[in-house]
Amino acid sequence: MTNIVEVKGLTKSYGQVTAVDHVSFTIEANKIYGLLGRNGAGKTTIMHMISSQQFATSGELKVFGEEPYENSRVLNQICFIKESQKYPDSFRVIDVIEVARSLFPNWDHTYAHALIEDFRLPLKRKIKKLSRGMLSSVGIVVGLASRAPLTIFDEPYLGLDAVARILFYDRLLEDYAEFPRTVILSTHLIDEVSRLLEHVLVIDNGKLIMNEDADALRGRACTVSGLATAVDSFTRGKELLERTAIGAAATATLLGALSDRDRKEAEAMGLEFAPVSMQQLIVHLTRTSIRGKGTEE
Ligand SMILES: Nc1ncnc2c1ncn2[C@@H]1O[C@H](COP(=O)(O)OP(=O)(O)OP(=O)(O)O)[C@@H](O)[C@H]1O
Repeated sequence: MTNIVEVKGLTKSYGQVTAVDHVSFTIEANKIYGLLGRNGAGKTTIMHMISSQQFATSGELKVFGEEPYENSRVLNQICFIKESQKYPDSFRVIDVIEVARSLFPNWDHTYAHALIEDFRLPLKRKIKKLSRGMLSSVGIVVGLASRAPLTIFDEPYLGLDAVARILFYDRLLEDYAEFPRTVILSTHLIDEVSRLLEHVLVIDNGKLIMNEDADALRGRACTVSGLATAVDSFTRGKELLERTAIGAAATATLLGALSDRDRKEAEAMGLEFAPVSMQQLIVHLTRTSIRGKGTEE
């Protein structure tokens, strides 16, 4: 197994603000990672350090086994797509595509043109005249057609409608199956992308609070609902993320896998289970960690 990115104790401070706080993780080759977290959590700062657009304050960072800063061997292998990408005023869609073609060694020009048709992009139109969603589509076309060994999408779809977003997910999955590479996807639309993700990193207040295989994460929590007395009796001694009650009924969100015995016991008590979506789980966990901090301070 090859590590594409190795981060140890990575920290970035802006004066008094510690945007990234002693974060350590590895990114393996040929996997799709979700880098998730609330606004201001530190995701973009981490991606900027990996792609050498910002210096770390301290800590170790290796990308493709080397220091990334001003290292063309590393940077040639990275494509970074962000929502707020700026282009020269005179650029048309076709100019962006031609520049990208010259930048990325694995660029597939035929595929790029197929994607331009899929996303209905007008090749000759100036970038500054594109709609918000069309501008996002340009980034997505470049990100996919670059076939860069490390492709980073930082909230790539501002303004993209649901049809175009699904097109992006489908094309990414299809192309990744044929040309495996490492993808880091940062987004707030967690449930939409959860089927794509193989591994999840969650950042909260600059700290890494989750580094987990997506399948393991999917089985990590469930909700149990029924009569409040039965719910309370069943959840006693278990790790409870949340409990809500309406009248005599209650729903509890439980962390941790349940055994067959637990399930049988719950069914005998008339309780019902439902899965917790990745988004719900992450919302619960980041809320809990913020509550935790609040009580410490
Ligand atoms: N140039 C800067 N100067 C000062 N503080 C900064 C700077 N860039 C980022 N920050 C701060 O660092 C923290 C992390 O920001 P970052 O952009 O990495 O968050 P994010 O997780 O990408 O957020 P979002 O999901 O909203 O894009 C925030 O508190 C932000 O205000």
